[in-house]
Formats: sequence, C-alpha cells, structure tokens
Amino acid sequence: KPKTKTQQQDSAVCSEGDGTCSSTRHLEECGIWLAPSSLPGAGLGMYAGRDFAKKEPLQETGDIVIPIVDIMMHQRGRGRWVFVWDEYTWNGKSLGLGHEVIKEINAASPGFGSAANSFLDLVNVDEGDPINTMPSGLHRSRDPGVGAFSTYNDRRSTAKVKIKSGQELFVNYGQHWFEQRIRLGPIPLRRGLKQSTNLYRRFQMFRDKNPQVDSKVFGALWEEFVKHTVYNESRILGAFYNTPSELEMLDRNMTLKQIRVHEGTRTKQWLFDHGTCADHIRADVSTIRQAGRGAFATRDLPNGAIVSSLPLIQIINKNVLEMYELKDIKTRKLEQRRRVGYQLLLNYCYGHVNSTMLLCPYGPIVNMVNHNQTRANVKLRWSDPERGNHEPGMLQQPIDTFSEDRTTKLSMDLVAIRDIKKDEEILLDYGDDWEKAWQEHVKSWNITDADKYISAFMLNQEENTTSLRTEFEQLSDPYPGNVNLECDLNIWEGINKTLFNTTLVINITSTDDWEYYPCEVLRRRVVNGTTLYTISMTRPPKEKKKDIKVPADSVPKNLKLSDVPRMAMRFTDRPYTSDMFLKEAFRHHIGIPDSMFPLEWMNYSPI
Ligand SMILES: C[S@@+](CC[C@H](N)C(=O)[O-])C[C@H]1O[C@@H](n2cnc3c(N)ncnc32)[C@H](O)[C@@H]1O
Repeated sequence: KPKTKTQQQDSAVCSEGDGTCSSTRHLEECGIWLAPSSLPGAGLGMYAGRDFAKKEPLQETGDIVIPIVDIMMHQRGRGRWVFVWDEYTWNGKSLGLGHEVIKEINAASPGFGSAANSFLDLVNVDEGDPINTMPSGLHRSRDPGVGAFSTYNDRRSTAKVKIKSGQELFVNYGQHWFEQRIRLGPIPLRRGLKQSTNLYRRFQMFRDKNPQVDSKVFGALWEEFVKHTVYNESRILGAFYNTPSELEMLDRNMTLKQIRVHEGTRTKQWLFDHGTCADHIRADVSTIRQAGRGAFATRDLPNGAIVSSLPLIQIINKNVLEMYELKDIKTRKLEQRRRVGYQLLLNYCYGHVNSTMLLCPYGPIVNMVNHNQTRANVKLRWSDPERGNHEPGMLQQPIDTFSEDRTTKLSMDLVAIRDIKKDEEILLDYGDDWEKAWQEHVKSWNITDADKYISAFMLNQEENTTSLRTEFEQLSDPYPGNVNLECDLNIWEGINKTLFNTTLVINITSTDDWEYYPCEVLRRRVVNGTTLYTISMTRPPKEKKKDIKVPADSVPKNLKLSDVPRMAMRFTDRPYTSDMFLKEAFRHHIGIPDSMFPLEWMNYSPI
C-alpha cells in the first residue's frame, strides 16, 4: 500500500538514526554534509548545506592533525604493504610539523580535508594550518594524559570563493597529487576544464561551417573522436563525461566548469536522503581533564539522530604502527625488534583486542569523541549503505580481502542514545579493555626529571609577559635544551615597514605563509612599550624536497635583522622531545563492541 506523503517524510527522518528520532530540526540547520561525491568513482564528498560568503569559515572549529613519524624507518624490512592512509596524509613539513623529527613526518589530517574531494578547477575551500597547543595546562610531571592525543589542532576550512547552498566542496590536493596517481584516470589539472571547453568550441565551429550535414552525424563524430583518441592518457578528453545532458549544456554555451558546478550542486532533499550532517559537532577543551580536547554538540540532537558518520580508513595489520628501538632497527630483523611503542594514530583508530584490523575514521571533528562509560550519549553502529560509503558484504570477508585495496569501503555512525543538548560533550564507551588499560596507565605514570620540563608551547605562552633573552643573557640563564628559537622570514619580509615603524602594528592577512628558520637574539630595545629584537638567522641546510615554499638558497647565508617583533618569532620543540615521543605515553585503540565486530576478523590473541 503506498505511503502517504507525511508517512514517507517521517520514515525518511527516522531511518536517519535508529528509528526513534522525532524531528528534523537538527538537519534543517546543517551547514555541511557528507554524501556521495558528484565526481564519478570518487566515493564520498562534502557539500555546503547553506550559502557561504567568500572567506567565511565552513566550520565552527577546525580539525585535528595527527603526526605519523618516521614510519618508513620503523617499518624497514617489512616488504610491500599498502597503507591507505597515504591517500589521506599531508607532508608534515608543509603543515608546520617539520621540527618534530629529523627524518620523516607525515600529517594525518582526518578532518574536513580528508572527506572533501579535490578537482583543481573547482577548488572552493581553503584549508589553514593547524596550531600547536596543550589544553588544560597538562604537564608530563603530573598528567598521564600528555602524549596520548595530538596537540596539533584547529586546522580550519574557509570558503575560498562565494559558495551556494548544495554545492560540492573541493579542497586543493595540489597538482603533484594527481600527477602521482595515474591509476585514478586522466583527471584534468589546473585550467584543464577551460582547455577542454575550447576543444569543444572548435568542434562546434567545424559543425557550424557545415550546416548541410545532419547534426546527428556530428554527434556520432564527436563520440567517435572522444572514444578513439588516446583517451586514457588525455586529461583534456578526460574532462568530458560524454553524457547527452553534458553535450546539450555545452551546446547551450555553458562551459565545462559551469556544467561541473551545476552537476555538483544538490538539493536539500537529496542531501537529506543520501547524506549525513557533518557539523553537528565542534571541538573544544574536554570536560575530562586528561583527555585533551573533545567533541561538543553544536545544536540540540534528538535521541536516534546520527551525531556523526565515521567513514573508515582500514589498517589491516596494526603492526605497521609499531615503533622500535633505533639500534634494533639498524641491527635486527623486523621480527626480532623490541617494540617501544605505537604511532599516536593508534589512539584515533577503532579496533578489537582479538584482531589486527584497525578502522580509523575521517571527517570533520569525528576524531575528537572521548570515552566515558557512565556519561556515554552515543553508540556505534555500522552505517546504512544508502547513505554513504559502506559495503556490508565486506564485514563477511576475511581481512586479507582488503590487503591490496587503496579505497575505503566501510563506515560507522555515532548515534545519539538519548536527547543531547547543544554544547553537551559527546561521549562514547570505548569498552572495558580501553578502560582497564587506561586505569593501569594512570597508576604507573611516572616520568623521571619531568618537573624541569618546559615545552615550546609553555615558552610561547609567555609571549606578552617576558622578553626573549639575548645570546649573552643565555650564557648565565639558558633556555631549556629541548627548544629551538625560530624567526619567520615571511612575516618580517611581508610587512609594511613604514607603517610598522610609525605604528608598531603588523597587519597579517594570512598565517599560512610562514617561513621559519633558526635564529638568535643579539639585542633588544623597547619602543613605545613594545620590545623589538635584533636577530641573526643562518641559512638552513639545502632542502631537496619540493614542498619548501622558498628555496633555501634564496635566504642569505647570514641574515641580520633589527626591530623584529616577538610575533615573528617562536619556540619549537627540538626533534623527538615533545610529549608524543614519551615512551610512557598511553597507546590504545578504541574498542568496537563484540556484538558488532565480525568474527571473521578475529585473527589475533594478545599475549
Ligand atoms: C579519539 S581520541 C579523542 C580526542 C582526543 N581527546 C584529542 O584531544 O585529540 C582518543 C584519545 O583521547 C583521550 N581520551 C579519551 N577519553 C578519555 C578519558 N576518558 N580519559 C582520559 N583520556 C581520554 C586518550 O588520549 C585517547 O587515546
């Protein structure tokens, strides 16, 4: 019997969660959505739920960035292994994490940028850099929480251009990313859509010059031309989807860019039916002191609502996150090495004690949900395949089925188990194994000589109250050995010196254009109550990697600058000294309940 319209609407609402949600108010207000991308084969994507002005933030708070350190070194000898995270990591240096290590740092950025797709001609979102902060003043001398969460956070996405409600959101992965991934097909690079449109216009001109020929013949000719040219290699031809509607729109003089934007714009109803809201939560300092930051409701959420969807990146064997003693890496075979810890990423992934499988979620703020067994207000559930990227059949497959897969196929939801009020912290029960491991960790927490430890973050916090010490002063009163002082060449180079000299005000338009190099303070003077520094900077060793914005050679070898303001200078932690490198730091995956975890994947028993 056909349903009435109201019944249909109600069932659409309730199928969102577990059938108990009673209103759609929370969805009406949604500003960003996660739903299947308009790009063929691109999996999930992000969409605007309302209009955004140019430069307007797309989220209330930015996303976490999780360092992955020296992974190739620690995994040396493992042979070939597929690490799906490679598709979701940024070069750590380009996000300001370079000082943490000597060798290799990758930045897992599992927030907005991992969920949004990229198409270079359609980029409408700018992503900022993360900032490095320690919430709640935690300190290694007393707080077992330090080192167990990433201090890099608040990576914000803003509208690069005006965005209309329903439009798909695209971030910039960079040309290099596409050039390296030929397997994705001939995806157009920057200005590619313009070149492709021009090609079609030339074809149109040819057609217009021959009015005596039936237009159907031209249609067939275009199809033959596109199909039989070396299609696989041509990014210009790869821009055409060759659907009847595309040709019709091209003939109406729309450009391919206009067509892609048009096709990538969804109605609110479509987003309701196929997507999940991706801004029900924001990040803030957790109500659980040792936990660092947490996720908080941005609006009232009814019982049964999907608080957040968690698309999952699989790591089929958690041993790829193992870290070993340096001397063992050099001298012993992989299986004989002593494990000293795990990558911090482990704490952000879901798993089971009896399995090697880890499932690590991505999407805005989804990694911020903390654990509490009595205050939990959400539960986990496998996602509805209609609404995202979840293939339930994969839950019946052995883990090895995923071994060569570079795409993600699984997704869970965090579903409200009672009404949640705006600003309430979202909490999940991570399971008894996690709770037990945490309690044991708290009991054994003891870091030798930790009282004296001062991090770069703590020194940077003193910014307005204490002057920086000169090299001479440091002879008797040195800074701690675990920090470096760096000066930002770009801020200094970029400011209006005449304005600065008269007003001592710097107008910084972007904090992304940093270019920090080690520097020393030679002198300081106070002008109108502001302390200014004479500094010397030495040219860093030559960088071979592409991602350094200014070639190191372009910085004069010995640079001396006077009247540099404190804001162009920062302390950074020396390599391998920050809290995440503590051997004692807590590492444990988040537990997936037994009732959900596939028996097929129970391939491991902890000793
Ligand atoms: C998925 S992350 C949650 C976000 C994290 N709080 C942050 O600031 O990035 C999991 C980690 O958060 C911390 N955490 C979560 N719940 C906690 C709790 N109840 N007590 C202490 N730490 C907790 C632990 O470090 C855990 O490994």
